[in-house]
Amino acid sequence: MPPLELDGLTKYYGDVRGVEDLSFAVESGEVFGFLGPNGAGKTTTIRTLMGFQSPTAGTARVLGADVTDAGALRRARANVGFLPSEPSFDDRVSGRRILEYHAGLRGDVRSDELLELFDPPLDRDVGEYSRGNRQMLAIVIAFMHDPELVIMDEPTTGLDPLKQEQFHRFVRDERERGKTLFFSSHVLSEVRKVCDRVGIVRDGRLAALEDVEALLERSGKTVRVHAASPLAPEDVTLADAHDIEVTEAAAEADDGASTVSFTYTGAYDPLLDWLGGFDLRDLTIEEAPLEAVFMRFYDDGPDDGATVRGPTGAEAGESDDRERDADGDGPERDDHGDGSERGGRPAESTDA
Ligand SMILES: Nc1ncnc2c1ncn2[C@@H]1O[C@H](COP(=O)(O)OP(=O)(O)OP(=O)(O)O)[C@@H](O)[C@H]1O
Repeated sequence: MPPLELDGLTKYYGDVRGVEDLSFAVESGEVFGFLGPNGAGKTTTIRTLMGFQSPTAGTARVLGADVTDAGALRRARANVGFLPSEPSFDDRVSGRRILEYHAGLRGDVRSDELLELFDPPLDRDVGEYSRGNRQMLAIVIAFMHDPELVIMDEPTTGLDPLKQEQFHRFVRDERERGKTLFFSSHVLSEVRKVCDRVGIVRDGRLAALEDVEALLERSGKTVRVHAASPLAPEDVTLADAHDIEVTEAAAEADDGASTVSFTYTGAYDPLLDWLGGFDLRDLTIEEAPLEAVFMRFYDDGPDDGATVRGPTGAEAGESDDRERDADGDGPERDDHGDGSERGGRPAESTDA
């Protein structure tokens, strides 16, 4: 049984589509990256998997528990770690007390080890924490009971580059230990570093599901050539160059220099041969930005997106009970919820 299984998972907020018809499974011991641009549906998926909101249609199972079966999901949660998109805590309490609280809920078998990697100032009140310190505390909480499966919503948000690197190493180590990790990101380079497989969500739908290696092969590089001579788009004679753009024309420069950029999906040798024909002043070759990957491979035209009807007859303004609860008089939010910051979304709780 795969630790995570989505089958036609669909979530509408009234008439607004969060995600539609997502079907895929995350296998045991896999690091799975869930990629997508802003508003694609990553957080919606994760919140639905965690049981904070009910699907409008379709099903999902977390460690075998149907996400609509609150009792089964609660039992499964003993073996699931969760890192919300915007960890929020009771600001008047120290990090140490928050850890103790979570240790009481699900156990603590490795916080000492985790705190050597991610080290928020535990004796200070969380209200004084920087965004990065909050994130580190949330990471420790997600992993301290050594769960089999960890679900994370953009886990490196707020971490400085060194801590991000630390986190990536940690994820690789967890994979070696046989853990299953599912996390959302909009950073292709992060996914490339640590993931085995990637699902790309776009406008609420699964646009691709593939091995990271295969995705990278298809995504190509962004090449920017600053040459001493005038360059025009037709000078880029490479078969695998796309989206060619002259970003600084010779006419604009005093000295006849020019700059041309393009996405390149071919082999290096022809590129190097071609570059050899110019007097180069500067050259950058970098990973194509995620947006370019989307445009290149997954852009199937304008989407009518957020205004389509609900697939199972959900009417405008209708929302499920748990959302109404969480918005108002429902279960109390704990100190590791996900904020109300995001447009009045219901709070997430690690204990739902
Ligand atoms: N509580 C809500 N009420 C109404 N619409 C919502 C709600 N939450 C999300 N949406 C909508 O659902 C769609 C998917 O949003 P979601 O937050 O899941 O995307 P995301 O991929 O996580 O984006 P980001 O990278 O910006 O976090 C968007 O159109 C968003 O406006």
